[in-house]
Amino acid sequence: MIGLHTVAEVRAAEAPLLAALPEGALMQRAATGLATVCLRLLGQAYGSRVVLLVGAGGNGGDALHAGARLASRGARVTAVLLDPERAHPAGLAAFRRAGGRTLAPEAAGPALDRADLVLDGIVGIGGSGSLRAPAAALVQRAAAGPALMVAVDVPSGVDADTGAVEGAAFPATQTVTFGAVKPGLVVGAGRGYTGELHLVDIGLAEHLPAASTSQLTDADAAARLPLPDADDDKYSQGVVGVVAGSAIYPGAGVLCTGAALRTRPGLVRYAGTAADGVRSAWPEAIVTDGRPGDAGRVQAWVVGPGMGTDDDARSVLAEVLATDLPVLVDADALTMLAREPQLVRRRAAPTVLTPHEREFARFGSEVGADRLGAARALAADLGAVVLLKGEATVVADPAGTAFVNGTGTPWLATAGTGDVLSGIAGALLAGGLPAGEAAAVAAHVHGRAGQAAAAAGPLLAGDLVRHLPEAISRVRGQRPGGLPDSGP
Ligand SMILES: NC(=O)C1=CN([C@@H]2O[C@H](COP(=O)(O)OP(=O)(O)OC[C@H]3O[C@@H](n4cnc5c(N)ncnc54)[C@H](O)[C@@H]3O)[C@@H](O)[C@H]2O)[C@@H](O)CC1
Ligand SMILES: [K+]
Repeated sequence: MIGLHTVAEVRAAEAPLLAALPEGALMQRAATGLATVCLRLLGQAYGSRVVLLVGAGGNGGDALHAGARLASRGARVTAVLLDPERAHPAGLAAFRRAGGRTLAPEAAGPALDRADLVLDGIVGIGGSGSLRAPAAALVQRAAAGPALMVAVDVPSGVDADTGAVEGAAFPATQTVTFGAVKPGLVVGAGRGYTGELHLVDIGLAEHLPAASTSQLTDADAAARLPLPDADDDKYSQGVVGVVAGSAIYPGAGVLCTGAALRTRPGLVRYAGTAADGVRSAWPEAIVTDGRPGDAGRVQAWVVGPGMGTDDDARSVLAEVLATDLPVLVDADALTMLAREPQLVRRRAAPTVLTPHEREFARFGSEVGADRLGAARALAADLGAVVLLKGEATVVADPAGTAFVNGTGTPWLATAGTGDVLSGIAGALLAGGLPAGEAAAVAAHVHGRAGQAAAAAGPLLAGDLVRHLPEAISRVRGQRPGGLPDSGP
């Protein structure tokens, strides 16, 4: 698991190291890692043109020390000092000793226009608010040029904790971050400014607390996707019940049931008015056109996609939520639930809600720029797991544990993909995964299926269902069609 650490956690972890190490040692570690990444990107330092954008704090110090290293390797390095009186003294001295030259912001345009690499040391974890005027103009000029755009620690203008971007921010092709990945690099608007992420170890790990926010890797997801063993039968893998779609619009029922089948083909039961459509699409499912209570025993329910919001739908939702089973609530069922949130508040069994931004807002507050904070707040308020879809899907549980999803493709923003996500998550809930993990693993696998489907061009939601077995194999580290290593 990749732990995501807040600015406060990073600062607290730095404190004992700063006290124990000689002055400047931590910054030297950061600058060495930063220069190493820059050298690799440049291919050849000698003769290359590098421009540093240098703010008044430690972030500028990192850029100056790294710039000194590049200059000593033969690069032509220019530092644009945004606040010359306050530029990091030791960094500036090292930079000048190495032969670097400085420029005032007003004179920096031509150098930015022909730079090979621009290093953003304007502001790091000490930043607040949007970029100030001269910095914003320089960032804009650099972005219009041909240079590789490398952010130091955090792209300036991005809130390291939340990913919020209020105004201009540095659009990095690469971000070299120190000690720990900050949430703002992988969530919300910030994710779009980070580019490729490099983590430099400066020795913080043993001082960091256990992360309350994480990102799953393929290995983490695979560990939560158990393979059936010889003792399993169709019931022991978990039976999921699906209530989705309608007689006129059976599509949501077909997609949701298909995704559940393809995730854990133990047993999927369907109950609802799309019964005919589901039966003909998926003969493997056990289908009734009756109520959830007529479907037979299940270990978890998925309720909502395309089911409508009329009185019948409302009573079906209430019936499912009155069970003592895990329930995933999506789409139309979220709309109904937002009118009667007590239906979820009084549940003892786990509930997972999977809103997009508009559905989220129906529960009383907008998502806003802090997506993790918003998901955590709603999860705590309702006592349910909240999976908030969008710019990096986030999952939060009522106790405050959260996940930021790292997989996916913009092609997933198309009709029906949410129904597929619900089917995957429902199958994992029925298999017994804790609700927060089921939601996080589902988002991970869904994103991988999207990537696999998008490789063949624009994707439809049905393509996701077809690519699920391949995506799950890849998450497990197997080649498509390959068999797991059966051991000695
Ligand atoms: N403390 C240390 O020894 C270490 C610090 N490190 C670096 O130092 C950074 C933190 O340094 P600081 O605490 O000095 O803070 P920063 O350098 O991140 O930012 C503080 C400066 O930025 C200015 N600023 C704040 N918001 C701004 C905005 N919106 N627009 C323009 N300027 C703005 C402030 O006036 C202040 O001068 C880290 O991000 C990292 O890059 C690393 O070298 C690791 C070790
Ligand atoms: K920066």
